[in-house]
Amino acid sequence: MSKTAESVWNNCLAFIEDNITSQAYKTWFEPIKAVKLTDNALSIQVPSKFFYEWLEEHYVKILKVALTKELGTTAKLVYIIRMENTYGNKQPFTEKIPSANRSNLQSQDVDVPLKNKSPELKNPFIIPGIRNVKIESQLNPNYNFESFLEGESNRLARSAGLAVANKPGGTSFNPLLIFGGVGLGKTHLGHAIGVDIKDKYPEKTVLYISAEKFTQQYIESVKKNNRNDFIHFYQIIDVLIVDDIQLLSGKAGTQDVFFHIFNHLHQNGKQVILTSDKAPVDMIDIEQRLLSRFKWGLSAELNHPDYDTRVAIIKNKLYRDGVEMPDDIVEFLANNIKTNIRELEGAIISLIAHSSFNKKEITIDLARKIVDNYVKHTKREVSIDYIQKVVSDYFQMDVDTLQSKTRKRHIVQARQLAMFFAKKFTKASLASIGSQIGQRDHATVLHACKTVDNLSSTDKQFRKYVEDLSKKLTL
Ligand SMILES: Nc1ncnc2c1ncn2[C@@H]1O[C@H](COP(=O)(O)OP(=O)(O)OP(=O)(O)O)[C@@H](O)[C@H]1O
Repeated sequence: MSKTAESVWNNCLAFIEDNITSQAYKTWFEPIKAVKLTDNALSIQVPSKFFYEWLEEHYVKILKVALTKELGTTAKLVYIIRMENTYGNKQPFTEKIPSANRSNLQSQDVDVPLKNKSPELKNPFIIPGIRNVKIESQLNPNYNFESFLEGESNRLARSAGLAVANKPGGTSFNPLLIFGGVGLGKTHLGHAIGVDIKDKYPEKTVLYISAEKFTQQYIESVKKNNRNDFIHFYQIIDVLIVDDIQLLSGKAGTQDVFFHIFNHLHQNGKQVILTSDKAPVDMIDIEQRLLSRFKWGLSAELNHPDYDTRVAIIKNKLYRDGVEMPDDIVEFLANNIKTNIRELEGAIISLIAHSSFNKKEITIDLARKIVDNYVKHTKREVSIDYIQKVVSDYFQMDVDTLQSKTRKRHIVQARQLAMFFAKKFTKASLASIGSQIGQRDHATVLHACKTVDNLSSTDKQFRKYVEDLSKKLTL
């Protein structure tokens, strides 16, 4: 049997599916179509330029292996990027730079079909007209992609959000469910998708609503006997963003009505974006038929941001607020508030407020107080990088010097102290500490810990170093 684009691609897919996670496969390979096979070149169609860039960045190796297996070493891969000539889609969005100074989003005019018997839709978002209703998107223009910093923790969700914004209703990410712990940016990302869609497709009707408000409106509509108007209102939306969908838990009536709205939107190629504080599997008291719909598209998790992302978020916030803060304080905050971006922002605001009300400089002591007073429950854990930084700063050297091979006494002592504190304050093994502090082995770390113990009981000056550093690292 001769090879066709489809047969070659199907074989490649089988190989790829075996070698990557099922979520990655579903996200990045299922939407691809094989288009043609000429000579040894397979052309595949991808939904967007972003998609192509992602594949090139993350999956080029596996694609190459799969294709070489099928077509030999001269195999070539050609991407065809589908661009539709509709408004906002003329430019690949990866090149689009959102304006920093957004004005508030405009109301959206929606023509309600004449068959609608009740033009006056009783919904708080609607100012009834004769045939035309205005729907406020309820989007916050400040929650946009530009202000939503990218990091390892949010890369998949952010990228999927961008893909959805580029082609609402036209990707396999429908619904797009963004889930994650408290204060990790679910609401921000939900808004950002909506804001970007309004930028690219101003004619689309976008609505952001919290599940709580949705429930209240539904209850109200039942009381006032206009449940159908309520349903009809939501069915004319092009992009529906429902925040905190887990709050529908245990509310059978609201779940039922949402189920009908969801089905209608989905069947009509409209985009649904949901956020939740848990993954679908962990949602309780949500009907099975609704849960299974949540799983139709893509569930993308927002994880705790890593250190670099936390620093970037703090710096970005300071920059936007026009405030300067010394780097060591930024690092201190990033090191001490790890699990909630809202708390991180709260601490920055408190710090700025304290310092300006009391006309005090922003100091590390003030930062410590704020962290203690405002984010008491934050678990403190110092990293080996942070320990090396604090020790190097204390001895006025840089981290490279601390890690160097030199035998100069004061540098050796600094290195030994860093190893000692890494052992004391982290859960890392001796071997891991050694490899992170200048590529030493575990025996060197053990020796360092013993030396620090001995010197602290015999040398007064050295004991002072240990006490000072201990204070700096634990406060
Ligand atoms: N990646 C990010 N870059 C910049 N700011 C972020 C990022 N993620 C979250 N934030 C900020 O953190 C704060 C909390 O985010 P948000 O309210 O979206 O969290 P959430 O996950 O919806 O929280 P909750 O679980 O309480 O509903 C917001 O001010 C948001 O702008």
